[in-house]
Amino acid sequence: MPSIEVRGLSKWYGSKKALNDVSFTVEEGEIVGIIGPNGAGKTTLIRILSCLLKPDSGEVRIFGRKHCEAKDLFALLPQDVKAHFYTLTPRDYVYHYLRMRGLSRSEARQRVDEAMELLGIDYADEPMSTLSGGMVRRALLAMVLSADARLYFLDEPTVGLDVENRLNLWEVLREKAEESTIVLTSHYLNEISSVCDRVLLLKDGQVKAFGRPERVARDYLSGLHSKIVAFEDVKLEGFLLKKAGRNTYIYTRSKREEKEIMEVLESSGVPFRRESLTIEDVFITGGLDDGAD
Ligand SMILES: Nc1ncnc2c1ncn2[C@@H]1O[C@H](COP(=O)(O)OP(=O)(O)OP(=O)(O)O)[C@@H](O)[C@H]1O
Repeated sequence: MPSIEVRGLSKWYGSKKALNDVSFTVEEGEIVGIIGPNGAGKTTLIRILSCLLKPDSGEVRIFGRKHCEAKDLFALLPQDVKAHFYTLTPRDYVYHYLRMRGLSRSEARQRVDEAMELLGIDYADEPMSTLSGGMVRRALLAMVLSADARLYFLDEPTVGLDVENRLNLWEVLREKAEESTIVLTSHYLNEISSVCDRVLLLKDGQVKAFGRPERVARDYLSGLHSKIVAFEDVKLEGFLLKKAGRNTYIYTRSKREEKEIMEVLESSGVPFRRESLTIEDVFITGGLDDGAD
């Protein structure tokens, strides 16, 4: 049985259509990443899936049940969740969360230790008011991931995490996916591609693609061959260039063009590196604007 079945979801905020006839199915044990530019509808979709927001039309089923009747099966980390109770500690948060989910005192106490270990939290007894933003975010992640749910919705779980904690989280999620389904959003497109089985690409509230990250990237970048990163400001007529700080990305359309560009850079003494195309390049090159539906 699929974990999530979504049929024809639409959502308006006043005259703004945030979701437009969204349909997809997520299989059990998958990690699905919802990606898309700012304002694409990712948070709106997660809020509807987790029953925080009502759609104007459409239907969501979670493990065959109407989603609002399946709240015991899923756990949610909202994008804007805050630690409002500053005198409580990470241990208190996880403990009370688990008690609210119906665990006994002793079960909850035991699960707290497991959750702290999972996220490498060595500040379980410090008041939230004394913790940094990233430390609070990790504590809230530990709380949600302690739920032992069949399905997790994680809206921007990596916000505020440093690179080490972010990579650790991806590993934790891969392990979690052995016994549960995970739907998450993130703007770290290359990282999300390496952790997710499939990505759902949203733009203007519509599903533009749903599939394996490499496949989605290939479909959208079919006219391009590779990316040359020049470590300087470079001007070349007739090529697709994008500035990236001090670097310039040069997109090539063929092996011949790649060779030509590398020869030009070499002869002018500009240091460079050739890179394969990734899903991030779909966004950088404006590939989504061309409407490759
Ligand atoms: N409460 C609201 N009232 C009015 N419009 C809203 C509201 N929430 C979202 N929107 C609009 O709906 C659209 C989708 O917003 P949403 O937050 O779902 O996008 P997102 O993909 O999560 O964006 P981001 O990457 O910036 O978090 C946007 O145009 C946004 O302005």
